[in-house]
Amino acid sequence: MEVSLLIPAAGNGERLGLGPKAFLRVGGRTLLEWALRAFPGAAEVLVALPPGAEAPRGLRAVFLEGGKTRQESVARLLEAASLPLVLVHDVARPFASTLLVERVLRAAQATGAAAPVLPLPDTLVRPEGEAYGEVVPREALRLVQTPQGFFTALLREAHAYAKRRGLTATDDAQLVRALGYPVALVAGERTAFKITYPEDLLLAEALARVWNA
Ligand SMILES: Nc1ccn([C@@H]2O[C@H](COP(=O)(O)OP(=O)(O)OP(=O)(O)O)[C@@H](O)[C@H]2O)c(=O)n1
Ligand SMILES: C[C@](O)(CO)[C@H](O)COP(=O)(O)O
Repeated sequence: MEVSLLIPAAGNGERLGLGPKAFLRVGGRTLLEWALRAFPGAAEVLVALPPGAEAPRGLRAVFLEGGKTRQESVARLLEAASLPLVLVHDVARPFASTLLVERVLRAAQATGAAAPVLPLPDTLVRPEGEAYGEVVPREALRLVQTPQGFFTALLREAHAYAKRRGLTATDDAQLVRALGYPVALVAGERTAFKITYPEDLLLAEALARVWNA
């Protein structure tokens, strides 16, 4: 795969409360090791770690110091990328499948920018103070996942544009869209969920048993 894989892994995992997620072990592997398993063919792997973190040994990756935000961490990784296509994937999503990666990659190669999304399974409401408020139609909404794929030059331009304008974003697709470039949507997968809260670890341990089997 002639693609640079960028793994922002420099977060502190504050909502989880167990330190940086890259080093957290689930089913005998770190989340970083799990995240890398979905991209066996990536020609280049760049990982942003929290400042001062020791780079793990034995992994085929180049480690950089991340920034204060995910956006900054990705911007640093992008500077170091040397291939024309990049995949950006959260270390916090250890169970993306190779099928999902291939879907995103194909769409990114064809269009320049692609992101996986899922429909919402629950009712959505805008609370009125402490009370149940207006229901937001969920049919029109999607949950956004990673990996997201881009032409490297396009994502660099989007990050530079955001920096000039002072835009902040929680993912890369929205920066590309802010630049005025369309981002293709592909089907995400529920198992590529983001480990964010302590309860998510229970599901992660269960999935690790299946993935390890
Ligand atoms: N300064 C930062 C902040 C986040 N990330 C990465 O962005 C992804 C999504 O972030 P999140 O799930 O929010 O992880 P944390 O920032 O670690 O969690 P929290 O927000 O609870 O602190 C993670 O892979 C995280 O490591 C990063 O590279 N650099
Ligand atoms: C990139 C992301 O995982 C897409 O859903 C998400 O935006 C990361 O958000 P976080 O608040 O940094 O966890």
